[in-house]
Amino acid sequence: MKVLKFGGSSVANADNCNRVKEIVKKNQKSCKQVVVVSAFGGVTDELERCISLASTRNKEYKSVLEVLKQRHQEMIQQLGVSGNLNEKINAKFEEISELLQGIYLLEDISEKVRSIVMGSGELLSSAIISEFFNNAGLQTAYFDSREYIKTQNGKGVYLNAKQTNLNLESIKEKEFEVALFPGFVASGAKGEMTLLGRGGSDYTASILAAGLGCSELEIWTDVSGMYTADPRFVSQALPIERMSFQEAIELSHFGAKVIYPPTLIPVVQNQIDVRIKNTFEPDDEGTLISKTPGEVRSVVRGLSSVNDINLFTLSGSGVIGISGFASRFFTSLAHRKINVVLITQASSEHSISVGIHKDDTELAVEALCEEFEMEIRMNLVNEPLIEENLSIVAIVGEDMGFTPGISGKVFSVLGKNGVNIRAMAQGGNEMNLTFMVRTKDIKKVLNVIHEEFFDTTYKKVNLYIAGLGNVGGKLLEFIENQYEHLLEEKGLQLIVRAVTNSRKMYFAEDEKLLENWEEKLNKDGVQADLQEFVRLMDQSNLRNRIFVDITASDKVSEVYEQILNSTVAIVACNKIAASSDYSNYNKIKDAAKKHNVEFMFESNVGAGLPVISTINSLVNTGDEIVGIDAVVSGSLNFIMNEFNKGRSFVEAVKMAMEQGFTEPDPKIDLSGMDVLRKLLILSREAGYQLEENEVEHQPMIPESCLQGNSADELLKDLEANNDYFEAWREVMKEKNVRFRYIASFKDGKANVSLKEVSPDHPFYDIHGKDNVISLNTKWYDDQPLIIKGAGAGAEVTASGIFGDIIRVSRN
Ligand SMILES: NC(=O)C1=CN([C@@H]2O[C@H](COP(=O)(O)OP(=O)(O)OC[C@H]3O[C@@H](n4cnc5c(N)ncnc54)[C@H](O)[C@@H]3O)[C@@H](O)[C@H]2O)C=CC1
Ligand SMILES: N[C@@H](CC=O)C(=O)O
Repeated sequence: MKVLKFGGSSVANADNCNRVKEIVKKNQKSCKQVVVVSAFGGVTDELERCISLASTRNKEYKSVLEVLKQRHQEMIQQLGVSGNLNEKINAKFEEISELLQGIYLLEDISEKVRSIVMGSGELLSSAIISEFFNNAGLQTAYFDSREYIKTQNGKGVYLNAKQTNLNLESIKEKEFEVALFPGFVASGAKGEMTLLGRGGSDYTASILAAGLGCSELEIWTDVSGMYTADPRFVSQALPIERMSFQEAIELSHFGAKVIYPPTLIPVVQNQIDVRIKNTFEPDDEGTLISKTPGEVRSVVRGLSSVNDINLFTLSGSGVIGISGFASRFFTSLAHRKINVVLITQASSEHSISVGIHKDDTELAVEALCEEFEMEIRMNLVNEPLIEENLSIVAIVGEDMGFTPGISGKVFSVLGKNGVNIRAMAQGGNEMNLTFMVRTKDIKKVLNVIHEEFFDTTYKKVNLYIAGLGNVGGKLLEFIENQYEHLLEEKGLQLIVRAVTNSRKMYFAEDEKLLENWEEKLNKDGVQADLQEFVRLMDQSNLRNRIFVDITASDKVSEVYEQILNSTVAIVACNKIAASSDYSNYNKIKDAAKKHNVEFMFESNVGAGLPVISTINSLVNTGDEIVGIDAVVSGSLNFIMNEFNKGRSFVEAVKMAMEQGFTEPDPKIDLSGMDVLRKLLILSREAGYQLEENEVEHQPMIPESCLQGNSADELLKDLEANNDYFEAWREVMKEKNVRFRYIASFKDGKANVSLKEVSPDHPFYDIHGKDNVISLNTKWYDDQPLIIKGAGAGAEVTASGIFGDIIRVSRN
């Protein structure tokens, strides 16, 4: 014999009742079934509304009740079970109507009357469904739960298990295919009707399963089992295949609504397996709750959360080391029947904090102020401090016990995402880690923890991109091309949330891949406003956010600190921040460190080449960079190579511009400023506090060519100075040398200038737009460590940025 319980959604209408009938029929031949039904979906809420309206002398209760009556009559018709049911239904509604009339007149209601009205939904639905089953060829016997399930002292949730089990004995011998019981309702010692608490139909079912000696209890609902997290918050949540009784208890207490917590008491005592099934997807496996959880994929079984919790803190010198303080604290709350959901006390014992449902706030303040009235008056204890709008999150898993690193992971990922933990507690059995966070962070919290612990899910990373030119456009193309690969192979979903250039900005509405960004930006974008962009990014409060700076704008680099302070990571190919004043460079790095988010700028030097990461790795492992020699301008190298092939200097510059090797303002390259910035960045990463004014710097071209305000003016000036550049050709030929614009750093001295290199110099043969970075270090002292390869161009730069994005995403 097994028990099947169908909730309100499973019997909300005639179609659903037909599904229920099919499910029951499927077992018809194999075993006797005990079926427990809830009221038709939404009926109990409406009955409660009637009570509330009537007790405030609002006659609208009559029309609400009338609608309920019609709904039941229609159900009878649709299920084709008229008979004498109509009379029964009318009589029941007549009784409810009279009771409500009494409530209306008295403006008051007794517990007994409330139970009769509220429990009517189950009595009505069970009577109709019992008839419906019989008509469908299921030999159904109707049992009124009130005659069997007994509660103590009129309090619904306190079961008189002994009497109940005794009453149920008689049913074991009865002949039936289906025994049908209304859920939720029971009776007290004097036979008065009582209720088993909201959600109590689950409890009815487990009481019956235990009392009738059933082997299994099935809870049929509208979801395919208990999920790893609330799917309304966590779209990647999945049904949990198996869990232990203890895990189910912990999860259901902390908000997992699929099962009503007291339900588990009788089944745990009697070791009855519980399966949560979906009425609308009956073939889904659902969740099996049993003594042992079986094979597990993750140490964490599930997450749950409860909102509307306030944190109460009582502190003061009078709290320290005073025995009996905690007892008075909790007794005073208990006397007012206030449920404490979380307790924490630091070892200093200076304060004690508890989480309490917000509806109990007033009562709790009253209780504590009354209990500690004298201590508060004598300033030994402060008035209770209340922090509102908090939520409790519980991470549950039996295997969490004695597994190091769980809390480390949780707190680290929350810190990275800017979530402050207000209070925390861990049960002694270590299977439940509970903490309080701001309710506004709850979605983010559940998602980041879910991504951290469930390997069946993928990590969502939210990108905000500034700069959509040559390099930015390429990066977006790469992200689109790699989207599926990263999702499937690396478990990473890169979501472009917003893009901006200097004219327009566009915020995407969904989480899908951003396609046709140019069209969307032009059509639906609004005027660009950097502060607004940053504000909306902050306000989104999404997890795993990265701001990507692909501009050459100082305005953008000025907002880095603000961005990092809101715990958004930064990936930049814009070199301005890292090469600005040393104090600013340091301030930005400190902000990143403080908020535990990354600031990465590998593409600042050598585009996609691993230059900064190599220096970092040498320094971190104890090496010392003693000298740097580098050709780090892809554009200048390209220009000199084209010039050497016989092109005029201005032609070579034009080509470099057309191919996207130069900065948005090519004077930045030709003045040597771009190389100077790169040398500053390299030496700083190597551990030196170098400032711009400490770098000896000779522009590559005459100062007179750098005075114009546009690229066109620059080209005109270069044309006009053609003879100057042609003279280089003569010198190079005569001396058998090449000119390279070289950055060097040694013994604290930094220099960027055009130098002659002979054929035996390692910088003589540098092709196209290549960069060469030669590092002399304590360990690489005979031969320098050399990094060489393409150092400019949209593709390689975008790949460098992309690499940083992936590194940040996987941290
Ligand atoms: N081209 C290359 O080979 C390399 C470039 N870089 C860096 O990449 C960055 C971009 O270079 P390109 O794409 O070639 O330049 P670009 O001129 O093609 O694109 C710059 C983009 O930034 C946008 N922008 C400028 N100011 C802005 C603001 N205040 N707010 C929002 N957007 C703004 C512009 O509208 C444009 O979309 C530069 O910082 C450059 O130093 C770094 C390594 C190599
Ligand atoms: N303009 C730069 C591009 C990369 O930083 C260069 O020429 O190297």
